[in-house]
Amino acid sequence: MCRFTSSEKEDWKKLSDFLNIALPKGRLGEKVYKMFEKAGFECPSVLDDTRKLIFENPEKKLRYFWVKPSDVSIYVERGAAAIGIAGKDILLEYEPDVYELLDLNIGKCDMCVAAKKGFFDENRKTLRVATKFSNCAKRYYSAKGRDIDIIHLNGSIEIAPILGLSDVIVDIVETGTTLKENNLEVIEKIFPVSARLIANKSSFKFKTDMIENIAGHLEVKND
Ligand SMILES: Nc1ncnc2c1ncn2[C@@H]1O[C@H](COP(=O)(O)OP(=O)(O)OP(=O)(O)O)[C@@H](O)[C@H]1O
Ligand SMILES: O=P(O)(O)OC[C@H]1O[C@H](OP(=O)(O)OP(=O)(O)O)[C@H](O)[C@@H]1O
Repeated sequence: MCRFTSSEKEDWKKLSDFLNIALPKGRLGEKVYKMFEKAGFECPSVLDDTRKLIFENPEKKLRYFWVKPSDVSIYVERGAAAIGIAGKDILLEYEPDVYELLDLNIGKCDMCVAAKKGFFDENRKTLRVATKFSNCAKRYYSAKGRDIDIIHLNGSIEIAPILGLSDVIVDIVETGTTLKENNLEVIEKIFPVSARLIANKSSFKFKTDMIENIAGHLEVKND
């Protein structure tokens, strides 16, 4: 028979009692945490300037942790986090098996096709598409019946057409400044993006009240 020490039992109880929340590091993170704080789900140490990644509020039984934005849906899908915040771009790219509970109406931008100013797709040869969002790009061009060659990059996508690595890019555009400063322009908008509250399916089943309580208190600002 498997026996646990009382301290192991305590650790396990604490792990399962707490609601794990995956926050996206970077441009979205602080805004998202502040929405949670305003809604009464605070954990002030989250914003400390340290290298710590996990933070707890024992009274409210909340455990926040910082992960790369593109990893949030992995933590949530696999249950390491009960809830998390991910951009619609990430959800459409990785199609995780999670519940999408709420559009937070922040982190707004568009997924676009862009190219060097004056570029015209004559549709005569395979179109070279540089992107971080390979699945979104493949789906988009497949629906149009356009033959493409995907060049998967991890950042600074705008450089690809300038150096002749690709004909077009599929990337996020917010203000348009990055495109403008690199002499590129939007050719087509593919879909709008904003941050979404997502939940693990079984966590939602077992912690429905707690998760719905959070979702119901987040103050989503309309445009
Ligand atoms: N320029 C932008 N304006 C507004 N929202 C953006 C912009 N770029 C990205 N986003 C949104 O914010 C999310 C996080 O973007 P951020 O740039 O912080 O991460 P990233 O560098 O793309 O992530 P990773 O490090 O995992 O590649 C994106 O998934 C998207 O939903
Ligand atoms: O329209 P804008 O307001 O200029 O924003 C768009 C830029 O923001 C994102 O880049 P990010 O800063 O995340 O850098 P990276 O993708 O190159 O890593 C995106 O990939 C664009 O490059």
